[in-house]
Amino acid sequence: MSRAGRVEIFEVGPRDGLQNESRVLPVETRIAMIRDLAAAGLRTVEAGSFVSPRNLPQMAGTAEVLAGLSGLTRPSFSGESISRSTSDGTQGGDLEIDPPNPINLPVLVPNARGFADALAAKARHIAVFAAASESFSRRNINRGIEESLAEYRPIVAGALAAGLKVRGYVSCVLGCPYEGHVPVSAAVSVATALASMGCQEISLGDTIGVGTPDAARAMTAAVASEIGMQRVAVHFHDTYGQALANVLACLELGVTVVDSSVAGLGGCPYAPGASGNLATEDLVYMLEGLGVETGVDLDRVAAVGRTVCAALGAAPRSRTGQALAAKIK
Ligand SMILES: CC(C)(COP(=O)([O-])OP(=O)([O-])OC[C@H]1O[C@@H](n2cnc3c(N)ncnc32)[C@H](O)[C@@H]1OP(=O)([O-])[O-])[C@@H](O)C(=O)NCCC(=O)NCCSC(=O)C[C@@](C)(O)CC(=O)[O-]
Repeated sequence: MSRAGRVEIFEVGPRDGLQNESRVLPVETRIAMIRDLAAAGLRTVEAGSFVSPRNLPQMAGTAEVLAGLSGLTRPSFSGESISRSTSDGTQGGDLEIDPPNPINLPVLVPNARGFADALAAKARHIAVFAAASESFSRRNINRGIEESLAEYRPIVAGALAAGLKVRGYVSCVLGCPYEGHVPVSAAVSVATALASMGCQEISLGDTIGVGTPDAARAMTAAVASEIGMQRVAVHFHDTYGQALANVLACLELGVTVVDSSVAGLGGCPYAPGASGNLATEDLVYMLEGLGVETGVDLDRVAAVGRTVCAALGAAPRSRTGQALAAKIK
C-alpha cells in the first residue's frame, strides 16, 4: 500500500487539547478558537464533550459552544472533496462533505445521558470512546470494556438512525498507564466491536504516547485487516517524541485520517504522565514536505496555536509552531 495524496486532519484541540489544562477557557474563547481553526482550513474540529462537568470542568458548556457555531462554514479550497466510502461495502465510511463546506463538529458522548444532551444541542457528529485496557476504561468512564460497549450499542444505533456521523475511539492501543503492555488483539477486538455496531470511523489512540513505528504499524495493520483501512484514523500522543514517526509509518500503510491538536496541547486526565497530542502544526509541516495535501494553512493554524497558548498561559509544544513564532519576532 502506498501513501495517499491527501490526508484529512481531525483537529482535537478544542476537546483533547483543553480537557487536561488547569485553566478553564470560557465558552466564547472556545468558540473563537474553533472558528479560527476552521478559517485555517480544518474541516473537522472536535468541539467538546458531554461528560460530567464535575470530572471535566474544562468541557462544561459544550452545548453553548455548539450553539455559538451553528451554521459555521469555511472557505473552500479547490479539488479537496474526499470520499470515504468503504471498498468492502460495509456500512458507514462515508464522511463526504457537501458544499458549501460545513464544518464537522464532533462531540464526545460517554453514555445515554451524554447522547441525549448532544441531540438536544443539535450535534451532527458524535464520538463514543472505549479502551483496549480494562483498567483505563474503568478509570476513564467508570465502566469495564464490555459494559461500555454494551452501553454504546444503542447510542450508536440511535445516532445513525438520526442521521448523525459516528466515530469510535479506542484508547491505550499501544500501552496503558495502569497495565503496561496491551496486546494487539485487545485493540483489534475493541475496534472491531465498535465498527460492527456501526461506527463509521475508528480512531486508534496511543493515549500515553509509548508506541514506536514498528509497533504502531503492526497494530494499525491488524485493525485494518478486520475493519478496512478506509475506516481507520490514528491518534498519537507525543509523550516520547514518537508521534510523527508513528504517523509516517501508518501513512505508508494507507491511513488517510490523522488526529492532531493545535500547539500540541492535550492529554487525558486519566492517563497520568501523558503529555500533549501530536501538534497540528508539526503534522501539516511534515505532510507539506511530503507533498501530501491537507487544505490547512500552516501560518494560520500556527497563529491559532499562539492565541490559545496565551489564553491558557501555556507554553506552545509544537516545534514547528516555535520555529514560525521565532521568525515573526
Ligand atoms: C462517563 C462518566 C459520566 C460516568 O460517570 P459515573 O460516575 O459512572 O456516572 P453516573 O451515571 O454514576 O453519574 C454520576 C454523576 O455524573 C452525572 N453524569 C453522568 N453522565 C453524565 C453526562 N454525560 N454529562 C453530565 N453529567 C453526567 C450524573 O448526573 C451524576 O451526577 P450527580 O447526581 O452526582 O450530580 C464520567 O466517568 C465522566 O464524565 N468521565 C470523563 C471521561 C472523559 O471525558 N475522559 C476524557 C476523554 S477520553 C480521552 O481523552 C482519550 C481520547 C478519546 O482522546 C483518545 C486517546 O488519546 O486515547
